[in-house]
Amino acid sequence: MECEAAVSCHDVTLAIGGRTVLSDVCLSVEAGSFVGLFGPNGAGKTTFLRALLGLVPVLSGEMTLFGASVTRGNRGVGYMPQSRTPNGGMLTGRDLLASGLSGEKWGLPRVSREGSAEVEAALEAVDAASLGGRRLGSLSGGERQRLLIAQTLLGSPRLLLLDEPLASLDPVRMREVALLLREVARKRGMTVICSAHDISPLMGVMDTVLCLVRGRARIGPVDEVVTGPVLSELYGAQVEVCHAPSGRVLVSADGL
Ligand SMILES: Nc1ncnc2c1ncn2[C@@H]1O[C@H](COP(=O)(O)OP(=O)(O)OP(=O)(O)O)[C@@H](O)[C@H]1O
Repeated sequence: MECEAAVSCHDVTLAIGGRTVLSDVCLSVEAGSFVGLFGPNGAGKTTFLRALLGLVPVLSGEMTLFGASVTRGNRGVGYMPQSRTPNGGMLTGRDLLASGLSGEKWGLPRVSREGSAEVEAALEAVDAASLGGRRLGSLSGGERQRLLIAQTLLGSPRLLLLDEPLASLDPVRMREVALLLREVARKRGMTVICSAHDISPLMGVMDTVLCLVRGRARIGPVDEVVTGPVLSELYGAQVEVCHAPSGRVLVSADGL
């Protein structure tokens, strides 16, 4: 792992619509780590990710990525927004990725030879070469999710920000996509921050947990944060962490 912090926040306060969402957050994300980002609805997970993209201003404090100030349009950062359902029409998976390269929104994108090679490499990275020629409308939710992940890999980012990439997937696909993300991140040496509501599919995938609750942040290794007492305190509700005989860890609570 690199020594430099991928993300560093010193006393960061974020506000949106005139309302403070996060206050005086101090945290450091080690480069090369896989961070699971959790918190109740409205806790500020999307706001935090968008601040890392430079889309939400930092009200006070300092936020840096790999030691540099946050800037908009940073090619070193890949982003998959929440609930992004590609409206495919006649477009194929390959067209979807190509549009990410060229920034085109309508029509068939024109891509250079280098761009095509990058698209193929991204498709192969998520084992989706066979999906590239299929129309988006004919793909399952899990297959589309794979293509969206491939799209975030364009430009070979060092940091991947994924906003609920497992949402709307069945439990088997959730796990499959989570394991795929870990594999791709390891192979490419990327730092990943992945928000989710369900902790269980990310067990064994993430090495760090970042919880945002009531305007505050708590970050730590999985075995320190994913415990019944710590999660119960964070969520203000009874949370159980069960260790199955298979070694799997299941987290359950009302509303979690
Ligand atoms: N554009 C906006 N204008 C005003 N308030 C906003 C705006 N966007 C978000 N908020 C508010 O900021 C708070 C944090 O929202 P955010 O979307 O970051 O939460 P979240 O943790 O991602 O939630 P969820 O788990 O429901 O997706 C919420 O109270 C939300 O209503």
